[in-house]
Amino acid sequence: MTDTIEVEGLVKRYAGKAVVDDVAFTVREGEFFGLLGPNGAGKTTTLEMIEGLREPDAGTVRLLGEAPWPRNPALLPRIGVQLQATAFFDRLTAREQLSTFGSLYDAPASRVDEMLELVGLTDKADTQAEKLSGGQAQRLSIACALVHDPDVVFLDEPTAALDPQARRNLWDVLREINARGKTVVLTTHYMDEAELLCDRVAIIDEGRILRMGPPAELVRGLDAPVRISVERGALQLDEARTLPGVDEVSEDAASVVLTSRTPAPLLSALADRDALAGLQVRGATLEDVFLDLTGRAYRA
Ligand SMILES: Nc1ncnc2c1ncn2[C@@H]1O[C@H](COP(=O)(O)OP(=O)(O)OP(=O)(O)O)[C@@H](O)[C@H]1O
Repeated sequence: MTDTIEVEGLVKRYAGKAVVDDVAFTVREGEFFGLLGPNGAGKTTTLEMIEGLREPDAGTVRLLGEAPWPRNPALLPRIGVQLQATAFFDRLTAREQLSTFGSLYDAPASRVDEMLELVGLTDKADTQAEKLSGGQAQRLSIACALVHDPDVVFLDEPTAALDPQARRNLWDVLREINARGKTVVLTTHYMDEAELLCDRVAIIDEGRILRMGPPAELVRGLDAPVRISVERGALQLDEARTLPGVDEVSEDAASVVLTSRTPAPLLSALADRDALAGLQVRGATLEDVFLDLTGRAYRA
């Protein structure tokens, strides 16, 4: 696979302070890549330097083999950009917004209906943009970023401020976009979202990339224990402590909780005792990775 984005030694300073501090990564063609970090970590600034919207103070960016800064018109038809604050044209319907964006790039008219369908807005085609719900407006702005059929799509916190159901709907749309072969770069402060969607994530904090890799690999690298819980009463505490692979045993009102770094023999022993009622198994998450890297709990 070829590299769609190459970033090296990227720096942006405001008032002498580096808000993006020596950032380097590559994104491969067709990859779903996430920049993950708390508010103010430098995600948007990094993204905008890659998109050619802000000038870096140092470092290099290659996007589809070209330099995005100074403004590079050759890149515009090949990239789709969804900014954090969405602006639509006044009083145009969803369909009209899309055809207006599409006409800037000579996109065929058939793309408009195709994009409405992709983001699930076919039945809102004739609704004015300002009358759409938050989630529908986000989906329309993603459709606008895609209407000219770009190779790379940049999405800046597309699910911020959406309710849980709208976020899930949007995740399906984002997966579908990537499945159609687009390279997707997403910023998010939601750990679960990054874990679910991204092939690889860069965890960024105070302008620096702390760790990068596939979410599952980052989590596995932690060597954190697995928490296994079963219904209270399924197992006596004394017996639980004797099971193979158990590190700790505790109990709350509803469950017996066992932690283990070698869960396979423990699960098998629970099965032998017919003590699997209400079974839940929880591994570490990216939040634990963040805690491990920074020493502080993750607050989006
Ligand atoms: N034009 C600017 N002038 C001065 N400071 C800025 C400017 N743009 C961003 N910053 C600062 O740079 C830091 C990084 O901002 P950035 O928007 O890149 O963070 P982020 O990770 O995208 O956060 P969020 O999730 O809140 O958008 C913040 O401290 C912000 O206040």
